[in-house]
Amino acid sequence: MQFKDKQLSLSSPRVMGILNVTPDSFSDGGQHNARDSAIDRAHRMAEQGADFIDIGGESTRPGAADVAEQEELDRVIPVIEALSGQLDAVISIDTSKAAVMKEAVNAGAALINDVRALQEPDALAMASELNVPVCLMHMQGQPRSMQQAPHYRDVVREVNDFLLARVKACHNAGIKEQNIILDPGFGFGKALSHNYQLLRHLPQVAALGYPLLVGMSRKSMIGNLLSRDVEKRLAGSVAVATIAAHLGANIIRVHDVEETADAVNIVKYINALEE
Ligand SMILES: Nc1nc2[nH]c(S[C@@H](C(=O)O)c3ccccc3)nc2c(=O)[nH]1
Repeated sequence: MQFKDKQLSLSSPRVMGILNVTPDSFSDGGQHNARDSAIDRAHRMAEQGADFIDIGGESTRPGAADVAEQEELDRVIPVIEALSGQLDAVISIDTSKAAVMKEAVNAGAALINDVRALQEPDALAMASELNVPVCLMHMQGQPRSMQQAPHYRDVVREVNDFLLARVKACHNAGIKEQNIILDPGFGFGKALSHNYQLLRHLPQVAALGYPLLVGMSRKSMIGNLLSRDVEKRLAGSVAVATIAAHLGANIIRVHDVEETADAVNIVKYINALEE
């Protein structure tokens, strides 16, 4: 797959490191050292084996309030500018806003990661104009309310139907087929059982014929099943990442890059044996 001037094969599973540049993701105060620590973290994740660094300025935590456009720009653009050309990894922008997509790609991002699947105003046209790969993710409802009462008759079918409808919208907006990545959206409007049905039947989502991105790292689907607080979810996160990679996920979005890269390297070795 082509990410600006970097060709990256998705035939074996890749690791995407999460770089939250939201104020609530910094323990220490102050904007300046927050930016420096984000830049250091990005370099460290690339060194640990991340092929992508996903930079997000909007916390999509359930119940989170929307972030103003200028606030999101102020958070992410300086970090992308500081990292562009300095990393061996592809920079991804985690945003739903057309203006943030534009500024981020102009600053050096080569992948758009949109948890709202380009449904916000002007997002489809902007993604088409920017001509970079875009990840379309399924979400039932909005972050503020999505976890109140998630309900599906057949979660895999309904997620697949949504993703295909978004692919069609992308096609109608002039977005190239080879620029599309899909994501079932673990934790976004799903109860525990829905998340694990989607993981178990991931081959059915892969069967849609597009590269798959999955994000389960440290999420409540792990915490609730194992009764683990967020700082004790490493083993569970590596377990679900391994299962997803083995079932065909192409990009695994995680906080713990080094540990996940080890697990993915074992999956890659086994897959190579089968050939
Ligand atoms: N494509 C793609 N982008 C993503 N951005 C995020 S935010 C996530 C987190 O824990 O990082 C999150 C989810 C739910 C609540 C809080 C935080 N999750 C994904 C994902 O699953 N797929």
